[in-house]
Amino acid sequence: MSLSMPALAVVTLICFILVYRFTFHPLRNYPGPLLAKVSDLYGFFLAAGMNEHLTTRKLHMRYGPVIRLGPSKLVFNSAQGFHDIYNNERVTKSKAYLVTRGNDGSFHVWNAIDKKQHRARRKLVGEAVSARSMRQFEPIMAGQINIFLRNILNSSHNSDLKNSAVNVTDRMKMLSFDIVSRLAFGYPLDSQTNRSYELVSKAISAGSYLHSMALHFPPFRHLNIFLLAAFANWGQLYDYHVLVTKMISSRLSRDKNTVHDFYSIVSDELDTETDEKIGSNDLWAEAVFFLPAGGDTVSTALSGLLFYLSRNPESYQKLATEIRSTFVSGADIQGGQKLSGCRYLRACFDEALRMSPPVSGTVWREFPATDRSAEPLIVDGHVIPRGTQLGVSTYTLQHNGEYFPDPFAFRPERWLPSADISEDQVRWAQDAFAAFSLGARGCAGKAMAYLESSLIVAKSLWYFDFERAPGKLGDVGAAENSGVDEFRLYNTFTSVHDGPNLIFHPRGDFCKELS
Ligand code: HEM
Repeated sequence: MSLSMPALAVVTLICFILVYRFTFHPLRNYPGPLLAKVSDLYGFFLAAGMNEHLTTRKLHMRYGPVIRLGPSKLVFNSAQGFHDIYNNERVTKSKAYLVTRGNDGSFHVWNAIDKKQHRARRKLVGEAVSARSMRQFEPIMAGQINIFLRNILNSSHNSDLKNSAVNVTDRMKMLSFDIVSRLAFGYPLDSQTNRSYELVSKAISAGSYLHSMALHFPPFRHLNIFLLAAFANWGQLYDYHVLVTKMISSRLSRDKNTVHDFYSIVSDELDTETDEKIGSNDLWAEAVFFLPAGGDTVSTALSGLLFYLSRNPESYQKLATEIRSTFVSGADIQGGQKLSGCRYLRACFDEALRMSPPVSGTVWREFPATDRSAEPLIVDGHVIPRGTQLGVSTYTLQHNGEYFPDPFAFRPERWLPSADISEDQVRWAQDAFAAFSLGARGCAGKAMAYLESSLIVAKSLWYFDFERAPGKLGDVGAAENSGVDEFRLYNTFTSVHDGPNLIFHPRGDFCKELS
């Protein structure tokens, strides 16, 4: 059978590209899997398998500190590489993020590539999650946390194991989406009381999974996302869009200042003196992004933390003692000096973020082909060709034994200088802490994440003691066959997970305050 001329031309072109990428490409000498050297399809399969973080770590162990994960992609496994890439004016967000924009070209702070556009969006978002805004928002947050605590109290009254065990992933997702929907839209999602969260959480996970594949293999974007969603039985994506429309119209029907939320904070900024014109549709695109950015991430961090605390009794005791000796009542637990002074609490949270980072894979940056500087770009001693996509795999760096001895051990003490751990050692670890990324494109909501998580954990330990559920129920969430007691994450850019199942016991009469 002979090939037609056009087919022959296509086959010749593909062969030419493959040979070029393998033999002549500027990154040809970097080690990595064969398929990754010639095609981004490698990354696509990696993302589709949801184990990007685990596989990237294995590849680093096999090939060394710098690996080629796509024809034009390099991943580094060092703190120096992390800082050289993410804290660098000449490095931009990867243009692969363009595939995550809406079909109408709409974008938000996370996928704004152009620096001017990004600055304007970041300013808006920054106001909503600033310390001042958080002070006003805290009572709303506290109200949702109280519902969470009351639900736990109800579960603790059940006598049968199945109903008394609390699946922390489920509860944290409901809570974090209820909080962030109030910040984004002033909208009472009330998942904790009517379980509508299942729609939000599943739709966001599905969307995030599709994005993670498209980020690795941009042509995937051309498969219509909704067709794909329908094919994969993710009709929730459609229902989710209906819900978002409802949240927006409900917000617009109320006076701007009735509630402290994103709209009340930034609507005065619309089309004003920012160097980029920002319209009301853009504002809603930002608000919608709050849901995955602030909901999915915090719930993963807290599920991980409670998983590790339930398996490390010494850390649990130390943390419980710190909380119970710092505050005088549940109501006393509020944002401020006392809470931020709970150093062991912060160390526990950072340690959970290290071991099970909510964004566990590589967040891609790019050394633009258009860079005109005469200076070479050096990353951890390597001269980087223009047009290269660069990154650090968060999970891999945070399990690098050079920075974190015994990396699979939950050890909050590694974040606190002491007789055993010097300030230099702590600084060394901090330099390799990548959970929030770094630089101009690092997490905008870090302060909110710390406040929200600190309140939830401190209040939970004030009112309750908790332990791992007995038997198989207590195993849910643990990595299987890995030889380590690790909270299992499935990477979908953010993370999918389950458990841990915990039994909560009310402490004395403290819970009376909750009713
Ligand atoms: C433990 C919780 C959190 C973690 C681990 C986390 C992590 C991250 C990471 C790694 C990025 C960079 C992503 C990339 O470059 O593609 C990011 C960006 C971002 N995060 Fe967070 N995040 C958390 C909580 C929050 C919260 C509560 C908010 C507030 C709503 C938030 C808002 C944002 C925004 C707006 C960006 C985009 C920043 C930009 O591109 O300028 N995050 N986050």
